[in-house]
Amino acid sequence: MTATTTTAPALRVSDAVLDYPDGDGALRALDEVSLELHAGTLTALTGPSGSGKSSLLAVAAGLICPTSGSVQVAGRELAGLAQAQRTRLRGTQVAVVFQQPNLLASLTAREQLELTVRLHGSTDRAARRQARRRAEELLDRVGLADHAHRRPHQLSGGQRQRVNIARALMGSPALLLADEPTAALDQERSAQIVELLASLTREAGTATLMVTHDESSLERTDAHLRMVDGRLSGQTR
Ligand SMILES: Nc1ncnc2c1ncn2[C@@H]1O[C@H](COP(=O)(O)OP(=O)(O)OP(=O)(O)O)[C@@H](O)[C@H]1O
Repeated sequence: MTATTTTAPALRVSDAVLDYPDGDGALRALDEVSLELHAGTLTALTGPSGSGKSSLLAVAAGLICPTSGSVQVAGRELAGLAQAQRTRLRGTQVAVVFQQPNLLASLTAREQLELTVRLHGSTDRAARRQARRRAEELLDRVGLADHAHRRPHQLSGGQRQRVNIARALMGSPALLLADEPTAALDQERSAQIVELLASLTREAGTATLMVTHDESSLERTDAHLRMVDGRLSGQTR
């Protein structure tokens, strides 16, 4: 008999509905949304303004509970977790990258990465040494080995976004959510960042969901989901 092992998807959303209170009624931002994201795949999420893309990211990150339906991250049902457990799962399994890298002005690129480990409570010397090694490896991987000592104001917009992405991967998250990570960049820098996200996603075995308005980035992704009026349609390449 052959044993088969099945790995849970990094993200499984099933029939998620999200209603925001709106006057006396409700505004339906997500309407029966279902999707699965698997390790090592980069998925683009496109759609008109107000169609529900950021709402889906917030639900996937466990920042908002859907009105109904289910959200599982790395096989764990978010609704079944106590607040503290959900915060821990978010801290270890989910990373979010926004359009504007929210780097701390006073820290060097390497310190921005190292800080994530301390924020998760590891303060002993061995953990700090390991964090430094991982930070150096990741900065090298995103092409910034020579810029590790620079502070945000000494980096270009594209370089700051590279630091942001490297920082997001410090904890080897199962799920990386990127909300328009290239919107503040020109065409060439955008293409480089999407290329980097695609290769890091594969190397790190992370599942990445990237909101984008940039049609040219779609050719570098494994799948393309489109949101219209809170409903999802999509295809996998
Ligand atoms: N906190 C909120 N309270 C009430 N309604 C909200 C809230 N956040 C978003 N909405 C509404 O939910 C719908 C979906 O918004 P969402 O931000 O998810 O869209 P989006 O596709 O990310 O838009 P954009 O591309 O402009 O960022 C919109 O009609 C929006 O006005």
